[in-house]
Amino acid sequence: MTDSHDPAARHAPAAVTGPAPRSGAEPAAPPAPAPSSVSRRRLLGTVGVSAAVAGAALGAGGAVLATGHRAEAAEPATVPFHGARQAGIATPAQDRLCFASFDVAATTDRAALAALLRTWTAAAEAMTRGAGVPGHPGDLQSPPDDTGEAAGLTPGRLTITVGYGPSLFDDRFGLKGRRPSALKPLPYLPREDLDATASDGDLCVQACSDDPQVAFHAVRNLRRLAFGVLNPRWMELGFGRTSSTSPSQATPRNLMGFKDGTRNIDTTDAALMDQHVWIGAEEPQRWIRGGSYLVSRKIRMLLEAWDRDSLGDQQQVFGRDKSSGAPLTGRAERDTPDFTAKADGTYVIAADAHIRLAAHENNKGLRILRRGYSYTDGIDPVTGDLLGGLFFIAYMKDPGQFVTLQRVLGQHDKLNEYIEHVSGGLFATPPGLAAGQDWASQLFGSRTV
Ligand SMILES: C=CC1=C(C)c2cc3[nH]c(cc4nc(cc5[nH]c(cc1n2)c(C)c5CCC(=O)O)C(CCC(=O)O)=C4C)c(C)c3C=C
Ligand SMILES: [Fe+2]
Repeated sequence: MTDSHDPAARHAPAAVTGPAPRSGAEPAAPPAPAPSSVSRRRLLGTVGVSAAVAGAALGAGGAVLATGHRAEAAEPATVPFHGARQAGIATPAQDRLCFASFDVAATTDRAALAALLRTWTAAAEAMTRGAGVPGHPGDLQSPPDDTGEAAGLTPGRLTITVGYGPSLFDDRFGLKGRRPSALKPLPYLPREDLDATASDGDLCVQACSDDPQVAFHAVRNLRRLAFGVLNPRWMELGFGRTSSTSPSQATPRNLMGFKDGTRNIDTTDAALMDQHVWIGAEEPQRWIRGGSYLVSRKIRMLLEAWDRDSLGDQQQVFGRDKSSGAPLTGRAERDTPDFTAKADGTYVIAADAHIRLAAHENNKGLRILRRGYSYTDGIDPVTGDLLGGLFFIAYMKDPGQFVTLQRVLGQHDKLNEYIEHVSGGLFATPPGLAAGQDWASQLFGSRTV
């Protein structure tokens, strides 16, 4: 498994061909840092020392990396947790998402938050390599260290990415002086009426995996470790990644049936990533350099209206051919759109087409890395309409990039007739951790308690 601080190394073909499924009966895991006694006590104190559950101790059951068998042809089944960048940003997008936002509980102090972040680091590291949450295996007087539903499953390239919201840097935890300079609540943007209860949060966790159960398991276990320390604020499940983030991936389709991600940033292009995605030396807060900003938007698609629209109009909305994904001025998906082309005196790619308004050529070179997923909330119990759309996630070196784009899209996009922004979030995602480092010392710096 690659454990390099060179971001490029994570894209190199890994020697790992795929881990064996998790098993409670497997030999001991490679050593993972145990939760601190403080956090462990807190965990036991808040969960309760009640459930004497018989059976194997999943917490110690580290997956043993198998050789000679390939879980997936194209991608290794594990993504290294450690490295210069947090995994889950430049990582080729997995098929499934579980995203959760949390607020720090009123009774939590700086020490307790730091202890939890140390515990989370150990748990996230273990889960991404296919092991269970570390703890005290075999302790029949305590709840199991791991909830168990991922036992027997391969990690499916699980990545766990953490982010911090603007509110975390208020006066509660002594973090005011460490706030990343661009981490401020986003301004009101055109046409939006966001649900505050399903927006924002002090911390977020983005878990992505090719297996939905593995992604859910990761968030569930982090949430469980946070009992009494953090309160869940909102959660979103995603399927059918709606952006390709690597040329090795076929472009997926969104719920409107269009290929989505064709002109996304190629995450293997280091120069583009430095220019548009990674926070660089311009940021005074050194600890966040090498990280990124995550903007999320739950965007409902008005699918009943969309499904009644003509094919020609649907294609005008995006400026692309629905079948091939080609721009209306081209023949193949990856042809460069010609925004000057006219037919009968009008633009072939309409003046209000989504790709015209969003294109970097028309926004002073501005680009973002999209990493969204489709979502569904079932049906509206009153109207019977389908509830679903795009859980938009984008990474960028400055949230102003999103604001600039959304100001234009919110006012002029032909797509607006068929969508509504439901909720959103902004989080600073720190750089990756070196082996032995943890999220607490990274966030709090040398003053960690
Ligand atoms: C503020 C940023 C963006 C929001 C919000 C957004 C919503 C949104 N997009 C689609 C579907 C497509 N988007 C496409 C391209 C595209 N979209 C954005 C930005 C936002 N989209 C950008 C920067 C681009 C690239 C533009 C370019 O350079 O050409 C496409 C075309 C294919 C592609 O290149 O990915 C589709 C399709 C939906 C459905 C949606 C909200 C529900
Ligand atoms: Fe878009």
